[in-house]
Amino acid sequence: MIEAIQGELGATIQVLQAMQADRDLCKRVADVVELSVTTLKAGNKILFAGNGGSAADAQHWAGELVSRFNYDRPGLAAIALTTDTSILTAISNDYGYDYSFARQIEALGREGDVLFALSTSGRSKNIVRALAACKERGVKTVGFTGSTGSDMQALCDHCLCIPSAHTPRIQEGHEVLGHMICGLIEQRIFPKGAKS
Ligand SMILES: O=C(CO)[C@@H](O)[C@H](O)[C@H](O)[C@H](O)COP(=O)(O)O
Ligand SMILES: [Zn+2]
Repeated sequence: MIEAIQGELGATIQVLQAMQADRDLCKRVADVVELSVTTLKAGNKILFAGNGGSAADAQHWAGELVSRFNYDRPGLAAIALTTDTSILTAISNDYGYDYSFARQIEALGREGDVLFALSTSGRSKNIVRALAACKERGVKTVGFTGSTGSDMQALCDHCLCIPSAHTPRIQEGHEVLGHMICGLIEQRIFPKGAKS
């Protein structure tokens, strides 16, 4: 059992080390931070979508921006499209689950906004439809996926691919990037110590 646990930790560390060594991935993370800062400073918002564990990430990261991350500062405009069960059940019941995020993009997405779309497989239909809806409305897109998510890469303005094909490992990589991105956005918009 102890060996199995150490093996699991080793697998997670391996993915994180591969991410650290990948300068292209780090550059893309920096680009996503720049895009997010520009978006929020212009008075636009960041939307988040994902299924299952990625839905949890979506609402987790929106919470970091709206509330606070490392320190107190004014709230930042972010909405998770995963949280309103009346909206989600109505869309799914009336139009089908594949439209659960696209319909919300249609209703809430404005030109200049950004969608952070999480899918470990890169193939979830409601995510793919949401990305298409963004394209139609001038909403920029950031995909979070894994090494098998190349379908998604073609649909996004920026795509952050975790170098693993195993869903839990990919989710762990996403979680590390999500925290990092939220922290860097906070730091860039409200430099610590500066008056807001
Ligand atoms: O958390 C996990 C697995 O770790 C699951 O809930 C997982 O997120 C769900 O199976 C999702 O439906 C997978 O969707 P996706 O990441 O491929 O878009
Ligand atoms: Zn999970």
